[in-house]
Amino acid sequence: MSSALSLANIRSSLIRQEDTIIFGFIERAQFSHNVPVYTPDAIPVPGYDRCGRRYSLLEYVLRATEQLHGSVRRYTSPDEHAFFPDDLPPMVLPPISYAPVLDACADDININSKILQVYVNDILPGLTNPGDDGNYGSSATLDVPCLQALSKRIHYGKFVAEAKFLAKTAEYTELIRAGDADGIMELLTDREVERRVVERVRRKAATFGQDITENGAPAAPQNGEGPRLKVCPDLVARVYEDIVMPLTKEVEVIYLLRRLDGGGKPVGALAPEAAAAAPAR
Ligand SMILES: O=C(O)C(=O)C[C@]1(C(=O)O)C=C[C@@H](O)C=C1
Repeated sequence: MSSALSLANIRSSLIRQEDTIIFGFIERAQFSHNVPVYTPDAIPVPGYDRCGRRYSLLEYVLRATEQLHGSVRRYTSPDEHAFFPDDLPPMVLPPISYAPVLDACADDININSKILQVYVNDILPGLTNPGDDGNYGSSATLDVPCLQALSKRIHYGKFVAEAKFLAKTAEYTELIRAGDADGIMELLTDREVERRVVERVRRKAATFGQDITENGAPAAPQNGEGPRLKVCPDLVARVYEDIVMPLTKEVEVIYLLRRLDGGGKPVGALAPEAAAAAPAR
């Protein structure tokens, strides 16, 4: 339990999750924006009219994916959050009981509707080439891993927040009791770490996005320009700076504001990856 809540171990998991997010972006960027995928009713799915609400093809694919993953208990894990949490299927595997780590308030925190909206409106238009190449199914199925990786990373804020609370319990308790969200935000913010995150993801995107020749060298630049990259490093840096870290901090603040509601007794569960050994960053 103590290693699960070591800030170094949690940060190490966040670093590894960067790779998942960047590779997800690289995969999705192969296809055009394909706006109809995100427009409710633009691509009708027979039999998919749920409670009179209009759904996009992406929502259909996302919900169907969660039906399968939920059946093998993906969403019983404390570091996984469904986009359709009210629609989860019966499980075919028995539930796992996780060691308690988070406060019980964690169970009710899920900002996936906001993550979905931001992904569709603010990330996809910069990530993809404009236009329509007709690859609707491929686009939607590649959006799903991007959304799942972003959701996991952002909700990891719960573990970061618990670690920070345990390290500075008196300071956080005073701010929580005063309902001082701005004060909590200031106390949990580490600007130097944020600067390093942004620079690292920019470099990772520039490295992972290159074509490598059989000699191991990056493919020659075309027309005297720099190497053609599969995803724009500045875009990835901006997504982290303007979206991923602010939303992670939002989760941290929500969690901390509720942290004392149940008397502070930890009854949540363990983030499996956070228990791994971690280099400092
Ligand atoms: O590493 C931390 O201390 C975190 O709280 C995580 C994180 C991030 O999202 O990467 C968020 C807030 C901090 O200012 C720095 C980094």
